[in-house]
Amino acid sequence: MIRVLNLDKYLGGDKILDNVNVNVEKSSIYGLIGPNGAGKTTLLKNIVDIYRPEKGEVLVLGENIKDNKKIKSQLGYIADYQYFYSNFKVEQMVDFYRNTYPLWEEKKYIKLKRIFKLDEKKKISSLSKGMKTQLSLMLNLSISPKVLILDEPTSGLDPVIKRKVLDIIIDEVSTNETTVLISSHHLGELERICDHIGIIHEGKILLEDSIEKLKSNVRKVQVAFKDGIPEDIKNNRDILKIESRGRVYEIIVNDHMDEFISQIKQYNPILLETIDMSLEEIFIYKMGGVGYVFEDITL
Ligand SMILES: Nc1ncnc2c1ncn2[C@@H]1O[C@H](COP(=O)(O)OP(=O)(O)OP(=O)(O)O)[C@@H](O)[C@H]1O
Repeated sequence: MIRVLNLDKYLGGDKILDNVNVNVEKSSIYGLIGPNGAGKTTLLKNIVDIYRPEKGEVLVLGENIKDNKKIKSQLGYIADYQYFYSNFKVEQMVDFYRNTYPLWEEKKYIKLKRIFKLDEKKKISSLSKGMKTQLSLMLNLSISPKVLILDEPTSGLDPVIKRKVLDIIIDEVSTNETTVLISSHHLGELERICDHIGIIHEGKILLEDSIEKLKSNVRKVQVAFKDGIPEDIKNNRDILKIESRGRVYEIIVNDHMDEFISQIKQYNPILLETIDMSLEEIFIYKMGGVGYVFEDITL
């Protein structure tokens, strides 16, 4: 449904995206995560044809997005910052979308209006940041998008609206088979709604996987041995991090979990427990694995 193929993008003379490949399946919710400045917004702007790649291409609903009006009419995009005609009132902006998008659904708009409670008579310039995001969500959901691209859609929303928005996105996927690509730093939210995750770092896709697989591959193991930890366990190449508290070792393992557990069992551990990790923890350890670490600093 969304395919980014071998894409390079330069901005201000710098290579911002480097041979990026992304694959988002139909009716799935794909979370794009990465550190500040990794290239998330740049990638999303390439997908919606605001930016043109120097190399590679973007296919949406099976077609190249470049100048493709038909596909764009089925594409909803919530940008990181909302740019509207500031002199417009909310109702004028709604009219603009109503008359521009052939798949506009009035019933859906009325339903969303009840949820978001925006005053249609208000000038857009007088709306708060969160209210502008709400307006953008309302407009882009009312066009019955087949594909929805969301760039940090919940930043600036209050907790009640935030939860509502996430529920609406899930509902959109299950009732309309919408394909969703969402970039966010709120990994707890993504963990709740996404089925796939892509990590981008310094303009390159580091990994792309289902949350289920990611969570079963990267796990925490607590282990203790009577006579200290054997060397070949300590040196296992799949270990992302190892820490000890007395005799108990806490080990973050990146892959080949079953083999690692069998290896541990050969040494008759006195404690062996595997613990699930949150997406946020997984992200931090994965980023540590590619050298993106923070120092402990006391100010
Ligand atoms: N118009 C521009 N001209 C030059 N460089 C740019 C421009 N826009 C973005 N960049 C650079 O491209 C890189 C990626 O920026 P981008 O906004 O895509 O990152 P991001 O992953 O969305 O970051 P964040 O999580 O902080 O929003 C950054 O180094 C940024 O400085």
